[in-house]
Amino acid sequence: MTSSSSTSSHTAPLRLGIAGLGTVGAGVIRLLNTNADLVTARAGRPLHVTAVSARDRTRDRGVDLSGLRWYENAPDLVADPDVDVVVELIGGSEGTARAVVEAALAAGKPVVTANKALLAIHGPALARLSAEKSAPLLFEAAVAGGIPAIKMVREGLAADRLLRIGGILNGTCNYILTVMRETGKDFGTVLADAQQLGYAEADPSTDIDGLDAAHKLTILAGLAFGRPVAFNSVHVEGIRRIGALDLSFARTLGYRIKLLGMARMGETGLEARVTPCLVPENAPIAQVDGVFNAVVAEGAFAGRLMIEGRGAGAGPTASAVAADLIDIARGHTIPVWGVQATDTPPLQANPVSAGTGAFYLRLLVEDRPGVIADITAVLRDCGVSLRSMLQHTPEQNDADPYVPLVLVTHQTSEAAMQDAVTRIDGLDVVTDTPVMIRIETD
Ligand SMILES: NC(=O)C1=CN([C@@H]2O[C@H](COP(=O)(O)OP(=O)(O)OC[C@H]3O[C@@H](n4cnc5c(N)ncnc54)[C@H](O)[C@@H]3O)[C@@H](O)[C@H]2O)C=CC1
Ligand SMILES: N[C@@H](CC=O)C(=O)O
Ligand code: NA
Repeated sequence: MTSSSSTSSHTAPLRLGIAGLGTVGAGVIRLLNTNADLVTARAGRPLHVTAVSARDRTRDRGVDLSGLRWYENAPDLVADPDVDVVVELIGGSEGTARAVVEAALAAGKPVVTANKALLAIHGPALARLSAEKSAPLLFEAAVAGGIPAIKMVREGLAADRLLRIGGILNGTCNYILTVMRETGKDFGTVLADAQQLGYAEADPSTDIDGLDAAHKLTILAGLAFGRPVAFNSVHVEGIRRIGALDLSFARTLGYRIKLLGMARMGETGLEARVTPCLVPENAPIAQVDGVFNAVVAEGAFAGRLMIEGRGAGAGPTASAVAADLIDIARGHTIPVWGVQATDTPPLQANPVSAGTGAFYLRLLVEDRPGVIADITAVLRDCGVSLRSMLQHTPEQNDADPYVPLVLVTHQTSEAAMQDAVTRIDGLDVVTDTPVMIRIETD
């Protein structure tokens, strides 16, 4: 190859096929149009969208699709000779999204995706395919939207042994908890706002039941610990049962409630869970509100660090997708786990009952003598030590036959706590299943 042909192939456009033109797909096209000069300069060559696919050809997405090849069947876009890189922005761990990514990697074409569900569940197989075919697979947008979380873990902390990774990983849940706390609006209204703003997944139960955060934690933990983590071993709880009452009690106790995904590698193995947590109101992570996410890492040498930014929405997510495309154009790509794929089976997280912690327990109990004695007797029998107790909220209605009661424990084993909750739930004086929330102190 002569030097002039080498130069011209380098400056030839990188041609993109985008499957999925929703919040993120349309956002990527908008960003590539708006920032065309800047992106070309940084990528060393122009990035041109040549082909697209989505469900509804007639929908107005606010971006110009004229001149682009349209595919009714997204996987067909992969074989288009004018597509060098496939961008998968459909979503979902199975079906068309998976078919598009597998077909592209099998054809040796680089893939950029924002699809955390796909990576959390099929990451090991896709990483193997990517390595076998020397086809890069990049997914910065899949974790914490616009925050360069993948780059931080896989590149910025490449030299360190990570002990802990996680944070606030779902923008929809953080938005809901923040707006409920600040305005007292009900859960359903705030969720509808989050959907309207383009934050929520196609099926928002994926967000509010904690699965989306668990997908992201699975990916992050795999990168942090250098090998894939089994998604099904991650303990997952969502925010459906957190009420205005809990947000108010948390405030009284000096905490805020956040949905945290946290993975720790200790002497006994991997701990990985997504759960609502009480965090001290002056902790840095407690200040991360609205659609903002925060990714916290702790390295043996680097110590603790936290990066914060918008975890969802068209602009931030498109920014992460386009950054991956620039990396591909520059030839700057690395293997999925930061090391070459191996056949090591995925890491299994320990059962959550093996852990310890301090807990907030909110009950609705009959307002009569002896109730507190019954409940504290259960805690005593289960070996759970009580730190404090709260009874009335400012919103308490005295006519209500049931009153809220909040118990805060000292450090205890999770197994003992689960036993205590089951027994307390069985008491006649307790109505409604107790709400148990872990207390994070650092
Ligand atoms: N919305 C957000 O803030 C973020 C989304 N993501 C991820 O980005 C991906 C896309 O998300 P959104 O843009 O929010 O979704 P969306 O629901 O707004 O858009 C999905 C697009 O895929 C198209 N599509 C669906 N089924 C298809 C099929 N069988 N063939 C061709 N096209 C099909 C739809 O027509 C639509 O254009 C998902 O994996 C999501 O988890 C990641 C980070 C943030
Ligand atoms: N639904 C997700 C979107 C980004 O990953 C979220 O709310 O965080
Ligand atoms: Na990101």
